[in-house]
Amino acid sequence: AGVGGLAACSDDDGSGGSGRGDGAGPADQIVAFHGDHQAGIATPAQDRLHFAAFDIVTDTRADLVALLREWTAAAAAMTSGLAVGAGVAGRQQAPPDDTGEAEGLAAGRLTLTFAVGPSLFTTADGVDRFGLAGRRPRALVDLPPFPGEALEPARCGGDLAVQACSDDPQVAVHAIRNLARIGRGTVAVRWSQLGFGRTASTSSTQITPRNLLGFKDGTNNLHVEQPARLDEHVWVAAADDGPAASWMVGGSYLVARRIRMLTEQWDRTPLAEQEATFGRTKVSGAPLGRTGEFEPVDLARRDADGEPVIPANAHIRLAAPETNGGQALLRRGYSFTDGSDGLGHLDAGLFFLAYQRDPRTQFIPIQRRLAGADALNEYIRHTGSAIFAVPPGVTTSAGDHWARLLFA
Ligand SMILES: C=CC1=C(C)c2cc3[nH]c(cc4nc(cc5[nH]c(cc1n2)c(C)c5CCC(=O)O)C(CCC(=O)O)=C4C)c(C)c3C=C
Ligand SMILES: [Fe+2]
Repeated sequence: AGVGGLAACSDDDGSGGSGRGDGAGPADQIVAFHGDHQAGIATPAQDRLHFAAFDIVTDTRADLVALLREWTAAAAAMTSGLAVGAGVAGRQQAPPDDTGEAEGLAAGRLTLTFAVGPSLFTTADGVDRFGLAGRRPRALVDLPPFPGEALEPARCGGDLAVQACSDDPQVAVHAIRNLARIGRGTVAVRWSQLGFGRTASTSSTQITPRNLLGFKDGTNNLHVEQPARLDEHVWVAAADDGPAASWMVGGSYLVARRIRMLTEQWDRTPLAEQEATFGRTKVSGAPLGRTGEFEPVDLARRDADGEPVIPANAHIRLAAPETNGGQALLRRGYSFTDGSDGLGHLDAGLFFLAYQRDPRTQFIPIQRRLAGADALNEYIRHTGSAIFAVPPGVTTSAGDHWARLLFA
């Protein structure tokens, strides 16, 4: 089966990749790299994440474009279960083309999703670094400050980003490591985040996972089986921005927030208060007052005392489309634990990733509402933040590469 998977993804796409022994795995281990949209967005969420944000360390536009070509070929190879370039074999006198730690491993539905940050277009002091300032989409705004956040600069921003998702953590880490290695001299890793478990379902075929507060997360998410809702809430359409940003049609916008959970406080909180915080039942995931996880949320419902069954400050009330002018997000986050904070507490939480068509009308107003009143705020701190434009997918046409239209 592994050989079959490899044959279907041979070097015809120009990736130049070589096989990883018999480890590429069956075809259902492989998510198509090419397409109208990048994979890793409307793809059933894989179990593991390695996300990396990069600073560009060159001033030369041609070097950057050359890297994007090289990265695209490497990404096409790795997502097909192939090694980069000639792999680990061959030339004894040179370092191998591939670092080798994914040798023999199946692709594990690896997806690599590429994105560009606001600082690619203009530096904080207004410098147009690569002649791209006029092509910055209006929707790619700098995120405003939100009340209560405790952002650490070393976990914020980035000129470029790559989201690697796979069911195998080693495959995801291998992919980011190889891209960083290839980019040496042109880019440097600014920050990266590992995620060990998905906190969202993005397909109706998936069981809803639990976040580190023990609640089912992703019940009311957008799903890959809802193309009309994805068109409405996730994919950038031709009329969304001016001609200068036409390179984004078919793309999306990504907001990443590293959100630490104050688990010690949470673990001392009574169950009824935990459930009131979210507006859902802990075990079943059902909205309060209901029994089934997927029963509709009725925000208008009141109890015998006339009190709202879903409290006024419950997370799902404040985040719901009904409260936010019909706006929704495709959430694709992961749980993380990064050791301890040095004060005897775990540094653990949710690496929140949300895809959307326009952050000005989606993430920003929803987060403003949450930051102002969400009962969950007592138990969380936003410690990292970044926003990115995610270009459309790479086609199979010769010479296409990540963000080609931006540089055309
Ligand atoms: C700005 C957007 C959001 C942030 C930040 C956010 C943080 C966050 N959420 C949870 C856990 C849950 N969120 C749930 C629902 C939910 N959350 C958002 C948005 C943000 N969450 C939305 C849009 C929704 C859907 C609301 C709806 O339509 O009903 C839920 C309930 C289950 C579900 O539907 O997914 C949980 C649980 C945590 C722990 C967290 C920060 C750490
Ligand atoms: Fe949420």
